[in-house]
Order: sequence, then C-alpha cells, then structure tokens
Amino acid sequence: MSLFVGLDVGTQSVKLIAYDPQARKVVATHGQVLELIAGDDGSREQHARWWIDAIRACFARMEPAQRARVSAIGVSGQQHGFVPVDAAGDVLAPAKLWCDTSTTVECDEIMAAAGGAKGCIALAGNPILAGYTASKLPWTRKHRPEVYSRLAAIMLPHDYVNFWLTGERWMEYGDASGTGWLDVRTRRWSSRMLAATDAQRDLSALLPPLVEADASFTIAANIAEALGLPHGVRVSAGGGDNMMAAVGTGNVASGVLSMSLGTSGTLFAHADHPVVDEAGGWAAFCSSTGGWLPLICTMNCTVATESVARMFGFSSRDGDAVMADTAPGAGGLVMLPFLNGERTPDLPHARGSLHGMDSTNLTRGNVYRAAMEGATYALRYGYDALTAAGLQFDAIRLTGGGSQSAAWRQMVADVFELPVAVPEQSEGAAFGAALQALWSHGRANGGGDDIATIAREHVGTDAASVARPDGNAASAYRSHYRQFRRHLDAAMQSHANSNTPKP
Ligand SMILES: Nc1ncnc2c1ncn2[C@@H]1O[C@H](COP(=O)(O)OP(=O)(O)O)[C@@H](O)[C@H]1O
Ligand SMILES: O=C(CO)[C@@H](O)[C@H](O)COP(=O)(O)O
Repeated sequence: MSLFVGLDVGTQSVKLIAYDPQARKVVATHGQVLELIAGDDGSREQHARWWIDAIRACFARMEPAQRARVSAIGVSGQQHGFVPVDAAGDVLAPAKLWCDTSTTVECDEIMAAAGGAKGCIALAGNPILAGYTASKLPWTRKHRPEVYSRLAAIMLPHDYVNFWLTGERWMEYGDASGTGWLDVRTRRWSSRMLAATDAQRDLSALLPPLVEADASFTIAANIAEALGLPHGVRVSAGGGDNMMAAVGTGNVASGVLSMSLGTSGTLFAHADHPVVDEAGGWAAFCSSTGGWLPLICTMNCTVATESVARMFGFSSRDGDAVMADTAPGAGGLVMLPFLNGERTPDLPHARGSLHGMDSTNLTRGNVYRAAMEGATYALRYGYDALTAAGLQFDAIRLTGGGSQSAAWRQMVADVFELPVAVPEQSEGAAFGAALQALWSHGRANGGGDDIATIAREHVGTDAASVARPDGNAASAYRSHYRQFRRHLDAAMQSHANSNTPKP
C-alpha cells in the first residue's frame, strides 16, 4: 500500500499530493501559500527557505499513518529560478525567479557575445530570454558581487529542494534546458554559451551532474525523521513544473497539447526528437521523461484575471458568475495583459493596456472577461508559431488553477477550436511528479512500467469538464483575436522603435 508523493513548488504556493497507485486514488492534498518579493525594476524573488518551510508545513498536515506509507517523492518546480549556493551548501541570496525581468541588459549581453539570438539558437536551441536562468548569473556578478565571489553551485528551484531532501546535487535535462546553457540537440552543456555568459569563470564547475529522468536518490536520514517519513524513501529526478505537468496530463507521446493556466500560461507537447525553431518562436526544451518538450510560456495568465478580480473586490473563484452576462469579445474591450512584462512575445518591459472602452462596456464582467480573453489570446499567439511550423494537435489537456473555471475551459475550446479536457487530477505538475516517483521507484527495484504505460494507466480525464468548440463563439473570437493582434502588433512596433539606436 505504498504512497507516492508529488510536490510542486509553484510561484504562488507549494502543493503536496499523495497518490496510492493501487487504489488509483489521491489520498491527500495539501497546499501552503508563498510570498513574492517584487521590485520596481522587474525583479521577482523568493527565499529558498520559504519553499522548505512550506514543504514542512504540507508534510506536517499529512496524517502520520499516511506518511509512514510513503515510498518515493517527486519534486516539480517553477522553472528557471537561480538559487546561488556556497561550498557549504548554504543559499547565498534570494532566488531570482522565472518571472524576473530585471536582467534584460544581461540577456542582451549574453546574446551579443554568442552571435545574437540566432547564434544562441545554433549553439543551444534557445535564445536567452528574460526569465531564463543564464542572465541571472551576470546580474549577480554586477549587483551581488559578494554572492558571485562565494558561488560554488547553481541550482534550479526543484534541484535545491532535491538537495535539501537528499544532500545530493543533480540536475535533470528538462529543467536544465531552461537555463539557456544546455544544447538541447546534444543534451550537453554548451561550452560556448557558458563562456558567453561568463568569460572569466568555468561555469560548468558550478553546475551539478546531469542525470536521466528515471534516476532516484535516497532521502537523507535526518530529513526523513524530521518529516516523519520512513528511512529509505526514494527521491526521483524531478523536473520543471511544465515537464511534470506533461506527465500529469498524460502528455508523454505526440499529438496532445497540454496547457496550463497558472501564474504563467504555458502550452507544450511531447516530442521524441529536438524541436528547435530557428526563429525562436517557442522554447525548445527537453522533457523530464527522456524526450523533448517544445513549449510556449506567457508571463501573465492568472496574473491578469487575479488582478482584475482583486481590483473589483471579488475572488477569481467567483469569476464565472461575474462574467455570466458577458459575451465573447467583452463588449469590444481588448486587454493586452502584460502586467509583469512579457516573454511571448518578447516584450520584457511591456505594460498592460485596455482598449475599446466606451460608456456602455466598462463593467466588471467585461473587464474580467477581457483579462481572460487577453491571457488566452497571448497563448494563441504562441500556438500560431507551433502550428505554422507544421505541428498538429487534436485535443487540449488543461491544467493549472484557471482550468477550474468552466468559462475559461469553454473559451480555450473556442479560441483554439479544439476539444478541451481536464485531467481527473487537476494539479497536473504535482501529480506528474508523483507519477515520476512511481516510475523511478520501479526502476530502482529492477523493474516497473515505462512512463508511457504509467501515464496511460494512471491519467484519466474528467468527463464532466470536457468543452467542445462552439461554432458561433469560435467565429466571434476569430474576429476579436484579429483586433487583439492589431493592438499587439502596435505594442511590438513601439518596442522595436524604442530599441532602435537614435542617429
Ligand atoms: N475557479 C477559478 N477561476 C479562475 N481562476 C482560478 C480559479 N481557481 C483558481 N484560479 C486561479 O489560479 C491561480 C493559481 O494557479 P496555479 O496553477 O495553482 O498557480 P501556480 O502557477 O503558482 O502553480 C489562482 O491564483 C487563481 O487566479
Ligand atoms: O517560466 C516558465 C516556463 O518557461 C513558467 O511556466 C514557470 O515554470 C513558472 O510556472 P508557474 O509557477 O506558473 O506554475
């Protein structure tokens, strides 16, 4: 009666689920909200100890009898965060996160040293966009020189949690590909990207060894005791939250598109070969199952709906009721939801805007709908790049907090003109981490199913949540999306003009 625990260290909270694979049942779910340190310069940081405190709190809420049944743990984490660690294993500074846009100068410097965005894509498969880990290193050298001088190891958020759990340092390919340093074609660190980031220092010495996705390590005895877990619990390789959500939504074979409506909006698909875009239209990441994961990420998804809900004084959980009387197109309102700067499209210093206001349409329902539509259209913009390159999908698996909204599920079906289903386990990343733990536990015991079999057997979709495209709504959204694109093109043009050197 073993239990497999999935932990997801998200931006807004840490979530724990405990899964009983024999009963095919999640037997415990716990969450702990996280704070965020936000600066006017676009910086977004968290203390690594907050993640650990939240994990302790989640385990403390699990019944002791359940904790005693845990066999393995998998850790999913927000991608790209930079956790600087010294030789003793102590964290030197707050972690700069995926949504931190204070390092755009450093992104430009790295790209210039690597032959521009095209040079980076040729070397490693990805340009260095705001948020990726690479630019956080030269930023640290400039702004936190004492941290830079004591830096002995670079870890990503879930790597740090794994390190805390086991005392071992490693990285797996999925989250490593989000650093910008991993050549996703060869699955090796690109020495030229590392040198373009820091010409004075051998950064490869700061990076932990890369391990395969089905690897696992033993929990440290003192941590097992502190958490009330048995000695010998295995900790799987883990992965970035999108990579783990791919597992948790059953996206371990081609054809399905997963979409996550969380703080960030993401869509991604499994591939059995590197899928690199020479124009950098998507992130050419690896998966955390031994394959690849072309991905689109927007920085403002539930950030937009949540901000509007807060402004009007309602909870986003009641958002469907608030927008019940509104129609596709939000009465003519168009929102560019770039409240935190944006990565897709690459507008790190963009700000949000609301267009088309008149004396009749400015209701809280329309503004909330415009935020939801804007966040959905931004994902559609990235999706257009994937389909233009020939990738094809026949269904969407929706996850993340926003997938709990029936209105949002229908909107996604109508805007993408694809059927949408929500997996039975709506916490896709945490559930994926639990399934990876199950996989690696089988491997460690000399057998077990492969990950595709595990996903097929354990990931089901919730029939009640299925949304199918509605012809009239899809047509209304098509025309409204064109308006969104016109406003977006204007914002991109204005960004390009402001970046053009003055004569
Ligand atoms: N019923 C709902 N309708 C709309 N949005 C929701 C609903 N339930 C949750 N959310 C949104 O989902 C967000 C949390 O998403 P989640 O995927 O858990 O975040 P993270 O990206 O930090 O992992 C909440 O802040 C809220 O804005
Ligand atoms: O940066 C990306 C993907 O490239 C984000 O998707 C992060 O991985 C954060 O995820 P959430 O906290 O929104 O789940």
